[in-house]
Amino acid sequence: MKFISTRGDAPALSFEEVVLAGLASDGGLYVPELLPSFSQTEIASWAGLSYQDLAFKVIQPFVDGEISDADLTDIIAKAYEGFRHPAIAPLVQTDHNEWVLELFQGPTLAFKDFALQFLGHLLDFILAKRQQKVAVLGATSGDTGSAAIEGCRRCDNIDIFILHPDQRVSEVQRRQMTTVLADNVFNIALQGNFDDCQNMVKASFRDQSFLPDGRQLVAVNSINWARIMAQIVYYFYASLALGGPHRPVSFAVPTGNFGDIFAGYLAKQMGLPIEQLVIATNANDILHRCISANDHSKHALHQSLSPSMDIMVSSNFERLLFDLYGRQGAEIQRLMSEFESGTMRLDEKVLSHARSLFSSYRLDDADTLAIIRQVYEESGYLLDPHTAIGVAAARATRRQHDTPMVCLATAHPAKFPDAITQALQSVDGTTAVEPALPSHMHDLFVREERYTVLENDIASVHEFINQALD
Ligand SMILES: Cc1ncc(COP(=O)(O)O)c(C=O)c1O
Ligand SMILES: N[C@@H](CCOP(=O)(O)O)C(=O)O
Repeated sequence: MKFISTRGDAPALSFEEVVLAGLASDGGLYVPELLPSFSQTEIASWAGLSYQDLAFKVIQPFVDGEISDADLTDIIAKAYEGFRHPAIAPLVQTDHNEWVLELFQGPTLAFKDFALQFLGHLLDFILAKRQQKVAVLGATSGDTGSAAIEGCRRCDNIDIFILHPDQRVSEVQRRQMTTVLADNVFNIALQGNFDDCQNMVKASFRDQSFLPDGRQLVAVNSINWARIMAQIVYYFYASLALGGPHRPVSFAVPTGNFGDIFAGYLAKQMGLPIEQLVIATNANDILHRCISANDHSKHALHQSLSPSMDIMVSSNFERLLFDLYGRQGAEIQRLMSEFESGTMRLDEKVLSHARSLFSSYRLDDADTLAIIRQVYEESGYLLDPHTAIGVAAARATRRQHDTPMVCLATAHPAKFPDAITQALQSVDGTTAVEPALPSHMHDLFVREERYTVLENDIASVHEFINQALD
């Protein structure tokens, strides 16, 4: 199995190399040269497998023997042993043929744990074998940061640096990152927004000369192929639990960097019958505008009640465009340089192909609060603001009501108490329900915090990293 860059000008890499690479040297993202695919009979034979056993089936073809089956089994077992629910990704029914897939049962209460627990153990294994030390660098709008820190904090061969946009993540999200006081964990609050953090991470991957000798950067964002790969698994898991592959299933996915829904698209390409894939966005709606009106232009980033999706430049959209443009790296280079000036237009044929693959919908904050309240009143189920956007998008765009619709629950509501309070406040100002943090986080608000606020300037960030690694 080889991995190639979406921009066509970087060397092809093996599995272990791609896990350590992050961004390709030509600025593109790595994808498998050939996607593994499974027959319906093979997928059907996986019904009833545990999440871990299913993960092995889906992931093993990408690894392609570079890591032994026994070691891969061990990495997967360690990745999911800290989840609070034995099903790992339980399904909860919220309406007729409508389900929520709870992806927040991991240690940091967001879907990021699925890939980042796996990636942490995978890196630990690869780096120990190579006797190599790396610097992990990541950008977060709130959830990737804590999940990555949790995945890497115990790795002897990793120092981890996480940039979050100062004052733009929830207090729970910030404290989940900044109260980890391990010597190898460094939190930077950047005076900018998430796009600034992500731009800085990508620029740092392109030129790593600021690092001390012998160190290289490794990515924990979804530019790292291993992130996407691990997220494909739960599409298979949910489908099998609801009668797939004998019947199709649809998915609604709250979307920011396009990694999660891209994993769903890949599951479909790999043979899983998926009827509808719904892109659900908040007011930062570039992906919805692109699919519905061929308007892929950058607007100012809006600060919403679903902060983790406050993203304008969606990294993984490039991976989709690579497929839609017939895997021509030169076309992607052209489009991406067009987009650098603020906007890009898709060819009509490409657009209609994209529309056949994805539905899309946009929700503002007022409607996000309304759907949280509505679902709570209907079923007693409490949605976090990101998941709520997925549920509303599912209901608004659904075509076949006899096909199960699975809404990906990407975060636990306790991460966003302010939004929940606003949604469930009654006319007399009291709140019906306040979501509690799980017991392992009961003292989060009294733990000591450590982080450094830096201005939005790459030289300052590089100096900080360099000194920390000295
Ligand atoms: C809670 C939550 N929901 C949804 C998303 C969107 O996921 P993606 O960036 O993979 O599209 C994110 C982060 O991006 C998130 O943290
Ligand atoms: N929502 C994310 C943003 C980063 O996305 P990623 O999937 O590329 O890591 C976050 O919570 O940090």
